[in-house]
Amino acid sequence: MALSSVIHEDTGEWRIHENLDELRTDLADYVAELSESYVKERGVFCIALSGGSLIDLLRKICEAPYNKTVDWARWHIFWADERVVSKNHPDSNYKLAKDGILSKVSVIPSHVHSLNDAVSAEAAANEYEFTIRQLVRTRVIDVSEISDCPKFDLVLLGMGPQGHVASLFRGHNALNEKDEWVTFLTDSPNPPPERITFTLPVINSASNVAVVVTGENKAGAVKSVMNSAGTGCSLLPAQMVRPASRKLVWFLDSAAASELDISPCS
Ligand SMILES: O=C(O)[C@H](O)[C@@H](O)[C@H](O)[C@H](O)COP(=O)(O)O
Repeated sequence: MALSSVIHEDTGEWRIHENLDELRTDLADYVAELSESYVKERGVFCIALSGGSLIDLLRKICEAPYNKTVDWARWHIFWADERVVSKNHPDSNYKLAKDGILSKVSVIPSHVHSLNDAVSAEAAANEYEFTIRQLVRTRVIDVSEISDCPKFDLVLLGMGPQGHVASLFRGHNALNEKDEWVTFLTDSPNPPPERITFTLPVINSASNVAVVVTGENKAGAVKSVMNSAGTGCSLLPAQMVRPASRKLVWFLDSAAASELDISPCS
């Protein structure tokens, strides 16, 4: 049960949890419910993951009751961003998700859409976009009614202390990319330098977007996002996450929410 939940017209639903255990349960419930509803509606569930602490916070989904109730064979798994390193490198977001979650449940290996780690960042981004285009063509991935973008059922993001999401960093050109679905960086401000990432139009075309943020070092960025402080080029990447569906949920722990002015109402 979230300690406090607030719906904000512009910035989405904010769920603030007393501790990480409550956040983990709420996040697993949220993902399992979306999975059930999209499997019922479309026969598949297309979920895009990020790296970072998100994966550890999502691990409850591999435990009872979710491990038995989630229809894993219907999942198609993507990465909203990936580091261009080999798949067994400790920096790989694929490895993080595989070790933490995917190896513990019965997903179908051909439904796990990971980066080609044998080519350059540019080629890997192009190839990843091509894979997504094929799956949009066959309607495994839904398509947005208002843009030609893919409409993932759920994009799960983390947020860095400077407000970056996926591998979209403040002031970096990748943040302004409007034409590509997947772009690449060779100069990421955070290591490793080479990455691929969904662009903002793709993130904002998703049916559901959730951002999972914990820890006091993120409290300042969280406050800026909720207050919508900043305009134009001074916006944090996280402030630019505004899905057209308006289904945006923030999962916070009390430390990340410590600068917000929200009264608890459990
Ligand atoms: O590969 C990456 O770098 C991530 O996808 C990145 O966007 C991450 O989600 C944030 O940096 C938050 O990470 P933490 O939750 O670990 O702070």
